[in-house]
Amino acid sequence: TQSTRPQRILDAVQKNATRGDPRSVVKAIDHFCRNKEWAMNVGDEKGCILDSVVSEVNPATVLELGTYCGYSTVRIASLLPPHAKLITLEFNPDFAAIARQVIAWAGLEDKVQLVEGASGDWIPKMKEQFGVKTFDLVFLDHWKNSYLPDTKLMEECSLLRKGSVLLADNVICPGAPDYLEFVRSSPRYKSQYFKSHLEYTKVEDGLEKSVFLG
Ligand SMILES: C[C@H](C[C@H]1O[C@@H](n2cnc3c(N)ncnc32)[C@H](O)[C@@H]1O)NC(=O)c1cc(-c2ccc(F)cc2)cc(O)c1O
Ligand SMILES: [Mg+2]
Repeated sequence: TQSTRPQRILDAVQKNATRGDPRSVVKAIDHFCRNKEWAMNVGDEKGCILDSVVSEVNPATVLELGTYCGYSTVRIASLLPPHAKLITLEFNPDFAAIARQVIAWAGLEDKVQLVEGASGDWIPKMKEQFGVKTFDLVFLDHWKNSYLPDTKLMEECSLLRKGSVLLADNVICPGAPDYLEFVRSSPRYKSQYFKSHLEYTKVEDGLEKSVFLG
């Protein structure tokens, strides 16, 4: 049967990365996507910015919207302090199945809870289902036109506290103009743009870091 791109990414990980070594998993995916097939992982250039924000926030609770194959899940989880938790939402079951195996290969299952489903359905259930009070860090990397409604939903569900950090991928390409306008003009956020490039290309893209002021 014809394999899918996520399956070929998993193959590249299982062939080239060392079990239990998250950095080798990240390296194997980046090598595959740079030399064989482009894929929509946050990538190595924006990934370094992601790493620096995760290290600065040192979060106990992280929410990732849009797991895809688990590349950024592995990057984030590998930097978390002990007992910290990352919940990642992915609504495509095929992608979720691949991501579970990528996360397992990295040996990070204990830090990651992958939830199969849509952010809009699960955000309101975070407290009752996972005992989450608030998120210290949210990585937005799902449908770009869901960034804004889901941010408003997280506010409504009191999942953000003074100092919570939102980090959004692709604010230039493919772009999230309504989200950018909102976080840059709202008095309740302190926003900062990190200029970079679309993963594995020379096209401009960037990450927007927005601190919720409460
Ligand atoms: C949206 C995808 C990422 C994943 O998100 C899941 N998803 C969605 N909506 C929800 C939800 N509401 N709840 C849970 N999961 C959800 C989905 O199934 C994908 O697996 N990401 C992108 O489309 C994406 C695209 C590009 C890109 C850039 C230039 C091009 F020419 C072509 C593509 C770059 C990127 O860096 C991306 O991140
Ligand atoms: Mg992205």
